[in-house]
Amino acid sequence: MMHRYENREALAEALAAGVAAVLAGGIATRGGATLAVSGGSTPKLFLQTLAKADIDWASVCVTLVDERWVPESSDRSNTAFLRRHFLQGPAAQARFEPLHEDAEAPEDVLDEIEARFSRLPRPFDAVILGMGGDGHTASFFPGGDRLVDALDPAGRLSVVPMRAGGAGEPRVTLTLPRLADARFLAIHIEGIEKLRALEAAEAAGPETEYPVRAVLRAPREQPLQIFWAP
Ligand SMILES: O=C1O[C@H](COP(=O)(O)O)[C@@H](O)[C@H](O)[C@H]1O
Repeated sequence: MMHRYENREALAEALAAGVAAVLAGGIATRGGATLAVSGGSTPKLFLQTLAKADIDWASVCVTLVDERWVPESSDRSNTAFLRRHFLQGPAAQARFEPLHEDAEAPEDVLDEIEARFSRLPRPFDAVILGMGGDGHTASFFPGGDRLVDALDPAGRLSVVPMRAGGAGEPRVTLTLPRLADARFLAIHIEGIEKLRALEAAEAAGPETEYPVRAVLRAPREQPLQIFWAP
């Protein structure tokens, strides 16, 4: 289902209200809620708005859908982005489950990360994905060295490392099965370029060309929600 907004402020308010309601519902029915969000730059206003929601943040576990394999001191760190724009104010009480650990390469600590994420409640209550103009989402990049494993709908892993020409540094990403069964699953994009890229991804073609296709095509009980503003 496509939601179009006149501007980014209206989108941020609507998406934050929707996610806050989903989290509050999870807390009310299961005593807690889990949220996986994206990094990059698009989600900044949405996350700043959500962080102010009046919910029991101490009962919420927050994580990332993917991470660049850089220290938190790097301006490329999605963790640093989240701490700066989301884990502030009321949302600072949330438990944060990081994808990055202090190691040279993700493979050096992958077993530990996988063990931590396999212990998180499943499915996530809410997953908010971004998308690059190349059709990547999370760190499912075209040409990614572990893209097949990441997109395997029957895959049992929660997390895989990823290297790709368009990714910059090595990445770690949650896998498609771990993301696509979320109770509330949304893609949040902004700008006309990304709308055109989404339209291209909605056409027939291989998932390797536009990996976001794997999300668009994943079978779900609740429809995938797409949030767009110019
Ligand atoms: O590298 C990444 O890019 C995507 C898209 O970022 P955006 O700022 O263009 O929306 C992001 O969703 C992902 O988390 C990030 O690691």
